[in-house]
Amino acid sequence: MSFCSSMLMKPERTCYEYERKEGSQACPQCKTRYKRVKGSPRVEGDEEEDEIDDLEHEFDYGNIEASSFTQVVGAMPSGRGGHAGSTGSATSSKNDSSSQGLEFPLLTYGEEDVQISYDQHAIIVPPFASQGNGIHQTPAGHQHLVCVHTRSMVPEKDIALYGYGSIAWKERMEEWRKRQNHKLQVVKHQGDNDGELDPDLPMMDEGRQPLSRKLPISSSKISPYRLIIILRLVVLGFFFHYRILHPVPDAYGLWMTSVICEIWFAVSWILDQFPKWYPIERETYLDRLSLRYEKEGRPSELADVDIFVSTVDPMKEPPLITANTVLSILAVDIQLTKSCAMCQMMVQPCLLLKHFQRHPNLLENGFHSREYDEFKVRVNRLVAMAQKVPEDGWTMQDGTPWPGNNVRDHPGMIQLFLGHDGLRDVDGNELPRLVYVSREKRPGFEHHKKAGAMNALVRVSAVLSNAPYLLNVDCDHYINNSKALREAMCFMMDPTSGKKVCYVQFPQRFDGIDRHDRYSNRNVVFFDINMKGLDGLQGPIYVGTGCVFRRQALYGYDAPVRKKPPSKTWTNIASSPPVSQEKLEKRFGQSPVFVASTLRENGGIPDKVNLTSHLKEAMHLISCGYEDKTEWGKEVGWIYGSVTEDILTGFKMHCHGWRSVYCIPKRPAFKGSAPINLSDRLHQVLRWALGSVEIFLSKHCPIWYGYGGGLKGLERFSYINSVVYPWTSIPLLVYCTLPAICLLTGKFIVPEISNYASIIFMALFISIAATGILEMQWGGVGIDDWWRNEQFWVIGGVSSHLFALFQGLLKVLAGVSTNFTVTSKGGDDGEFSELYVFKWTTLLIPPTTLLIINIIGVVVGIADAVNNGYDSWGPLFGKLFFAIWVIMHLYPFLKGLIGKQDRVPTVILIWSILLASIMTLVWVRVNPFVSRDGPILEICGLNCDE
Ligand SMILES: O=c1ccn([C@@H]2O[C@H](COP(=O)(O)OP(=O)(O)O[C@H]3O[C@H](CO)[C@@H](O)[C@H](O)[C@H]3O)[C@@H](O)[C@H]2O)c(=O)[nH]1
Ligand SMILES: [Mn+2]
Repeated sequence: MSFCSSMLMKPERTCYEYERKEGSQACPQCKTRYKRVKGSPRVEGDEEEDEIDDLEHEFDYGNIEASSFTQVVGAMPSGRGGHAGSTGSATSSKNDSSSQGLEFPLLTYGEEDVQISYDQHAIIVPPFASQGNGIHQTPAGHQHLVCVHTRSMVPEKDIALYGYGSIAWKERMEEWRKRQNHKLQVVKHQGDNDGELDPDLPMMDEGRQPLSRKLPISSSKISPYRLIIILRLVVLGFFFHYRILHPVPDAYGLWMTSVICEIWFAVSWILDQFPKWYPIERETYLDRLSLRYEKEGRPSELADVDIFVSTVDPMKEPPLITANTVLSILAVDIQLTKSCAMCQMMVQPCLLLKHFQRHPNLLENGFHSREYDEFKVRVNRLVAMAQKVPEDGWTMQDGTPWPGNNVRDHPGMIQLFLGHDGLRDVDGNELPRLVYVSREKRPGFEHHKKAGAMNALVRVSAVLSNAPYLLNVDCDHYINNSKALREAMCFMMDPTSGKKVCYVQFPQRFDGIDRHDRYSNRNVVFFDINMKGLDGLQGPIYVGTGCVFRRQALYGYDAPVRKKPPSKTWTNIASSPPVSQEKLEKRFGQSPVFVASTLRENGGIPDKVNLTSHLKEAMHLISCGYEDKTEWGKEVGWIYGSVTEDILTGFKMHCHGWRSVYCIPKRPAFKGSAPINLSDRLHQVLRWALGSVEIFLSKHCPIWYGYGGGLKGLERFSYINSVVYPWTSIPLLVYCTLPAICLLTGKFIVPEISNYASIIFMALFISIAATGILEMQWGGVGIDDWWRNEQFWVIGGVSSHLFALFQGLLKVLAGVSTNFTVTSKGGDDGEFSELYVFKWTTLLIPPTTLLIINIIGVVVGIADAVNNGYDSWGPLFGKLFFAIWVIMHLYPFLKGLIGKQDRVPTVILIWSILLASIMTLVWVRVNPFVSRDGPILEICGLNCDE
């Protein structure tokens, strides 16, 4: 099979077409512009011809050597960690491949085998991909995938997959280069003909230039923005000056309450605003990366990357979705070893599925689609089968019971799937190694949810592959751009600035969200505005997925510093100052092999390692007592203590002086799914806010923690903002009830408005709008996204954030703990049916009540004004405006409540109407805000005499 033609097979056409039409319009690798030269045949046309025969053979691994399947299932004692009793047993069975490829029998469920077959790129993790964390690894230069199984996490089951991918390749690169040069010449030649020479042609001396560049936002956009911020600050000064000096005599309470809320809003605005003062964007040069690290005739010097995938609950996280993510990871490598314009191929498993459902004609002659469909059917059949657990639990192929049957109480499990024992593909390249690892779980041992799973993976990968970089993704977060790892390397491996980079965070992008993104699932404002702002300071916060880490940074070390300011030499992080073995074992736990691995600054494992003994060590590393009395989760690895492990983990690194980088490739690097129905979304936001409250109340609270370290001032602001925002729910809730109260009582939060006051109010309003608009401009965010974000800020604020606050306080003060509610990842049942799914939740009560009282307020207010004639319209205007502002923000919520079928569950209606009427009644009776002199009945605004 010829190399270059393989990039032109059908599946790549879609990618190619994308790149040509919507993408960069150039070959993503060599930057050569695709163009159609007048009079000459289309380049693609030419290529189309030799693609044909390859179509049949692309995934023909018929020549793969027979390989073995190793399975290690060890039972660790439930006692404290330590080697004693480590009885990991290794079984190995030969399984000859058929001419069609390899099939690895894994476990038996009744009659059916769960298997991995490489020929179809199918990976099924037993049983139905639900109970493991996985690992996969191979020696340098190739890709590995490891699964680490961490059962019995909340709520029931839990797995994480971990893969190890190398982005290095050798001979193929050379071949590609040759072809590339040839192509370039052709293009150049054609270019000469019509007088345009592509300026992006790679030049050899480019290999010495920086691998990326900061692109500050143009001053025409940023200067007015900053000016407006300053103006807004000044206006705010005048505003408070007026507000504080002008109480409302007949509604003192109302006035006081509103001013307190406004002060809080101003403070939280400042916390949110100033970290956006220096936004930047970045540009990477993948070709320079290649020129620098993939020198002709020499082995590639690009570093290896370990890839972790976490998944917990097979019901909420369908195995097919996890499998797709793993496929996309495998495809990165396949991509990389086959190179050039194939960057979209990796998308296939996931995208194929979706695209094919929408455009059935694509299915017609796609080799992939048939393969993929079979794969999908197989996975789903397994899932269906696995719904019914046999009476005695699952059994292994040899008839012994599967050790993982009890999700809360089981030994650690590690399974090597692929990529060892000399397994090679037709071209003699090593195949990816796939390992599935499941942490030991025992009752009484805290497993620390995802953070615990990640730490187990960090350790297991350290003894099996020890790549210097790690990528972690959620199970639903597939790789959508095969160059993602290379993008990250442009920062990590940059010779001048790379050493200080602890992680490269990619934005989260999503599939399957309703067109209007009703509940602001995409978080565009956060990912395109706030994060760019942080990137200009000390770097984006870590968001839990789509993030490439430097392994050394996860070990809790301070960032290196330049030895002398202009010098190019850096302090050696791991071994300076030299630390004793004891100290290291206190920090990292009792594993000499692991400790030794941490000292290898460039990663990798010693050449001659005994796989079996390392697997035994890995079993020890995933035992549930291993972390006792160590720094894991405190100073090392993913940090424990909050359901939003991500914020804490990134925060600790920034405190150690590291910088992170935000990378937004044109083609999204990763894509995930988000809950699109209201209740799931509110629960997700609840969990995030709960995590923030936990951090706020912990020793890691960024208001107090980490002074004198490496954390920069404005970066701290942003972390403070990310943990205090749930508190804003209280003033927000109060503020949203005010308009209703005002309308019902006829009082207002401001005294009769003077001209001066109205000018200030207008100015404030305009400055708020202007900052928003200018922000949208430099961030490239549309007004609709911005507005959804504003709306959801209010909706989430008065529901999820509020509940999170109470739950968090309960948890910290009274020890009442809450579970991590995993977000359901819908299959692709299309048509956003999920959007209309309605699940009753207490979270819905406050916003529903707010809606009702404000609507009542508006009705009462207008009725009153109609009764009282023209004069009463003037004062009413402010109140109406205020109430409508609230209703407008809650509008998507109202839509969600009503749903598609126009039915609001009666429970909610009854509760809310009850609450609203009680409040209204109580209001009329005991009105604390209104002075008692006036006749009470007048207050309600209705003319009761008639
Ligand atoms: O006990 C648990 C709970 C979750 N997970 C995994 O964590 C990931 C995220 O869970 P999900 O329910 O999808 O939460 P989201 O709110 O969608 O996730 C965002 O927020 C989380 C923090 O709350 C981060 O961990 C995620 O990376 C980030 O995408 C998934 O892969 C899960 O399998 C575990 O491994 N163990
Ligand atoms: Mn998710």
